[in-house]
Amino acid sequence: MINQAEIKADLAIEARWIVPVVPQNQVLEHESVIIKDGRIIDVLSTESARQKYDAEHTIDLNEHILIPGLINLHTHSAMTLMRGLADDLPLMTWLNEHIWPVESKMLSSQFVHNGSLLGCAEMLSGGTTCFSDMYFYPQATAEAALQAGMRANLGLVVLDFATPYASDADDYLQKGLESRDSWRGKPLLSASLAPHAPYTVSNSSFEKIITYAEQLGLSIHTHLHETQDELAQSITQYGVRPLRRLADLGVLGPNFYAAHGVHLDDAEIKMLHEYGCHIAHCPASNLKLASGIAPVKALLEQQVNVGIGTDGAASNNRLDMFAEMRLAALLAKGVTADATAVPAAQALQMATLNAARALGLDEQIGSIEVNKLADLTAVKIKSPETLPCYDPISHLVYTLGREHVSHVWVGGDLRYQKLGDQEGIFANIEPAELREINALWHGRLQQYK
Ligand SMILES: CSC[C@H]1O[C@@H](n2cnc3c(O)ncnc32)[C@H](O)[C@@H]1O
Ligand SMILES: [Zn+2]
Repeated sequence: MINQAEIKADLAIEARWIVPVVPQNQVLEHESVIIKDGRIIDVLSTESARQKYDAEHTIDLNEHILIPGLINLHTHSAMTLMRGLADDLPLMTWLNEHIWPVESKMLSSQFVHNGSLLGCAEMLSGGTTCFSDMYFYPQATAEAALQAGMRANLGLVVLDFATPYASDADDYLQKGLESRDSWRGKPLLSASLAPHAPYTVSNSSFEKIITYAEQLGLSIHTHLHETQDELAQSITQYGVRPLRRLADLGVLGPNFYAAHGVHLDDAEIKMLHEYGCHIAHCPASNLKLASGIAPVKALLEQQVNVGIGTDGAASNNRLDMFAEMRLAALLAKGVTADATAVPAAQALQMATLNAARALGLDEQIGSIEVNKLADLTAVKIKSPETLPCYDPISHLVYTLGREHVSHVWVGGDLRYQKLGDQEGIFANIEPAELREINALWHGRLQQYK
């Protein structure tokens, strides 16, 4: 007989509440999550945990809710550097007259690394442990994510026009695949092929992307059906709406996830379900660019998997998954006149497990379950605006914000912590480095404001 108290563990997190996301609506009280070698090895009552496990470190979260780390399913982390540079504009004006001209002059590996590190700091301190990125120089974003200790899926972007990063679709693909080779073996990183959008990528480029996706087992991540202009342009150029065009080209399938999906009719929602595609709902960006509101209730009813993304900080202007969850839940109710649309537990699932599913990572992350990686976020319920707390799931979506995040672990490693009223502390990011980045790029970019 072994003495049960001698089971060794790395970390025991004793929580007032745990919301594991699976099963939906479950709230555990006074339970502990036990972590060893970066994975969750047990979830049990704190009383039993103290008897059964000998953990090297124990952390007492007796005023907190512990949740799976939030997953930002669509962002351009480096675009933090362009936050507030061009506001109150529709998408195509914003892109053609402001963002793309700035990118064409300023893009570099340093720009992307610096902007991505700022983005990682913003996301991590807001409870996000994993993000799906789409931007030039993905190697630079990979390095920023590794420094921050975040999990990231990096889009290998493809466009049919030249930028400082690459000259044509073949060059984008070659550079992206070379980057991916260099970060193989890094467990925090994965890659997708990322054609920017149907209006910037030709049929022949999509065909090459499909070939690589099949050969390398990669997902395809794109912007899709974001604006009415995009649909009209596609009908003029190709005679069909973008989703139909992508279906005809053979792009759609369970490895395909699309940001936005704002303008989708019933037949298109059915098509997304039949192909097993996923949508990254980006409500704040869609509202700010006046693109519209995605039919999330209908998508979920038709069993289309919907995650949540912030989009970039140049269109949102925040990388705040708490704000995005709340907005997703409220908007769904407002546009359907149905207060039961996207209840709190559903919104939380979209920001965690559904996003993990879209990334093909749902066996690893997205919920607090035994054998999953210990990507965890704790939020503190103590300040007046958080009290009283009758229902922790309601609180997570309707009451709490990024300011209440107290601890963030990725793969069992503590990457961010905020004690009391003090400034939050990152394990691997110095505040001075972020200040330097801000000073440097504010100086270089303010001429474009
Ligand atoms: C090819 S890398 C990403 C590319 O996308 C641009 N971008 C940022 N946000 C959006 C959006 O909402 N719709 C379309 N394109 C967007 C970004 O500036 C980069 O050029
Ligand atoms: Zn985007």
